[in-house]
Amino acid sequence: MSIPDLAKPVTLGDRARAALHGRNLILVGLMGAGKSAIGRIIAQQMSLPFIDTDAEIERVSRMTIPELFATYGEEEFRALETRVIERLLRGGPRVVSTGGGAFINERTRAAIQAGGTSLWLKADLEVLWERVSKRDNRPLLKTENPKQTLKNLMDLRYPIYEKADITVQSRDVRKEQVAGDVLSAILSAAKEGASS
Ligand SMILES: Nc1ncnc2c1ncn2[C@@H]1O[C@H](COP(=O)(O)OP(=O)(O)O)[C@@H](O)[C@H]1O
Ligand SMILES: O=C(O)C1=C[C@@H](OP(=O)(O)O)[C@@H](O)[C@H](O)C1
Ligand SMILES: [Mg+2]
Repeated sequence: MSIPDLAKPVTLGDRARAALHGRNLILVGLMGAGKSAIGRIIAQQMSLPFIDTDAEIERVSRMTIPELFATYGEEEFRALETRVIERLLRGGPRVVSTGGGAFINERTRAAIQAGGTSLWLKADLEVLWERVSKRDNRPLLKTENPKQTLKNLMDLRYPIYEKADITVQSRDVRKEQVAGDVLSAILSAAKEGASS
C-alpha cells in the first residue's frame, strides 16, 4: 500500500469516489439534462475514467447517432446500446454517461442497476429545451413540434428515471455547481445507506 500524501487536501471528489466503493457511477436522464457534460467534469474530480455511451456507440459503429437512426432505426440502435452498456459495465470503476433512452429499455436498465450506482440528472422542460434547441443532433426531436415531443418524453420517462438510486436536479446554473451537487448527493446517499 502506498503512503498517503498528507500534504494533499482530501477533495469532495476523493470523498465521493470513496463513497462509491469501487462501483461504477452511471448517469441517466432526458436529453439536455447534462449527462455528457457533467459526467466528464465529475469523472475528472473523482479521478475516474469517463465514458459516454453515445460516443462509444459512434466509435464502434463508425457512424454518428443520427446516421445510425436513419440507416437502421431506433430498435437496432437500442440493441447496440444495450450491448455497449453491458460490456462497459463489466469493467470499471468508471463514470458512464448514457443516452436518454438507455435506462428506459428494460434490459439496459437491468444492466445499469446491476452494474453500479445509477444517478438521475433531472431537469425542468424549459432548462432541457433551452439546451437541446441549440443543437441539431438528436433524431428523436426531428418532429413538427420538438418541444412538445420533449414534454411527451418527460411524461413517459420520468416515472422510470425515478427508479435510479440517486436523483439530482440539474439547474440553470454553472456546470461546476451542478457537478458539486452530484458529488454531494453521492456522499449523502452513502451516509444514508450506512445509517439505515
Ligand atoms: N449546468 C449547465 N449549465 C449550462 N449548460 C449546461 C449545463 N449542463 C449542460 N449544459 C450544456 O447543455 C448542453 C446539453 O448537455 P449534454 O451534456 O449534452 O446533455 P445530455 O448528455 O444529458 O443530453 C451542452 O451544450 C452542455 O454544455
Ligand atoms: O433520449 C434518447 O432516446 C436519446 C438520447 C441521446 O443522448 P443524450 O440524452 O445524451 O442527448 C441519444 O442517445 C439518442 O439521440 C437517443
Ligand atoms: Mg449525452
